[in-house]
Amino acid sequence: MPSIASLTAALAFAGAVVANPIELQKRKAFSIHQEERTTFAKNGAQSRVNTLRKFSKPVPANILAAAAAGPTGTAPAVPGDAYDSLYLSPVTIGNTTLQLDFDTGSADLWAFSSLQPSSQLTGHDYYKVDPAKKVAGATWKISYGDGSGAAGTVYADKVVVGGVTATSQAVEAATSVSSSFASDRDTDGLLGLAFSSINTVQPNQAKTWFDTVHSTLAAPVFSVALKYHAAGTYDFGFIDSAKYTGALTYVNVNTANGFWEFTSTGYAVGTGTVVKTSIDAIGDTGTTLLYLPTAVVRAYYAKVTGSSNSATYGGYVFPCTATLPSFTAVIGGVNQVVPGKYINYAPVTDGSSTCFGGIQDNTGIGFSIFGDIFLKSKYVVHELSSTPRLGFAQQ
Ligand SMILES: O=C(c1ccc(-c2ccco2)nc1O)N(Cc1ccccn1)C1CC1
Repeated sequence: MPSIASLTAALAFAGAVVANPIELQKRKAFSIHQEERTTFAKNGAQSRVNTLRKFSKPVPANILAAAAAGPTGTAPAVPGDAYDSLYLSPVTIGNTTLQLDFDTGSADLWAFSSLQPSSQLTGHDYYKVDPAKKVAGATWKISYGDGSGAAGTVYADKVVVGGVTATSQAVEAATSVSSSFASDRDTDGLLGLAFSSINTVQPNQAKTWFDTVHSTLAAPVFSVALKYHAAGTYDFGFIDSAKYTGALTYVNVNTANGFWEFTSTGYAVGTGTVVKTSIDAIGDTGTTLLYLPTAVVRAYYAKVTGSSNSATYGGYVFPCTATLPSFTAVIGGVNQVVPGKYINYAPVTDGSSTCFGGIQDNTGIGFSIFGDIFLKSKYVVHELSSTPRLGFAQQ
């Protein structure tokens, strides 16, 4: 995991806005090989129905209902460092379990692999490619907003997330990764959860894991509960009403750019009144911070004593002792509040008394990005219905 110092230096170098500066951040005898014929999810409830029936036992209605509904699953989302710079989730690819960064801002499932120089694999779990599973002629290459990136070739293999199996999922094996990924020994790759329309595999675009399995799930949804300095979850195929308070409220998604893109209709700083303004934004679990329009960011830090937009550190900073106002975004007509405490991202360098803001300027990106700083106070339902929607509720 890169130090804050190296990242702030990168930020300073980057000058303007970079996404997710730490995601970088953003992986004898004989045996009979049984090949499963389906390419979609397993159904735990159905297995229980089959077993009960095998022994002529009655099948409880709730199990029968769950079986008919289709599979569901839950994967943990564990902070990759003390500042929630990224979250990692276990994914089994073939016979190896890797720690991947689930990223609703991209659509490639890629992993560190046996195709890389062994020096890049120290400390990593990695995908051991099976030449028999190679997708002939397929390559991939992705560049992220923070300047990081990776490239490689493609294999079709079993991918299990939260107990839900895609038996023949495009797995993008890295042959090379950028320096920030090479130096991050915790992240073994990314699992993209944006729309497959921005997947980078060529000549034939690949599907995301969720795109592969969604039609077999109990419901075509996944729900994200990232947490502040604690492990959260990704729920697949269902909405867990125990994970939020109040009502879920929805906003339609524009999928034209391949993102979970929506419009926020206003904002407020602390206890101030709502300013009505249209903010084009995406939800992005793979981006650490909350990137907003210049005017909004200025209005926010005007209420933070001792804050400044630092060229040295490449963004707004303030005394770590500052009491930060909350930030409210109006989404689907509902005020979604981020507690002020969540907007202190991290000291600019370990031990510093100057802290880097969780809210930063979106200049150079082209839209706002509601990354982890925003998401970690919400339960966010991503619904792949005929008109895709995002649902928000307070955790
Ligand atoms: O990092 C990415 C990002 C993700 C995926 C892709 C991509 C290229 C090709 C397919 O996907 N390109 C990105 O750049 N951010 C955040 C960001 C922050 C700052 C500037 C640009 N972006 C995408 C989600 C918005």
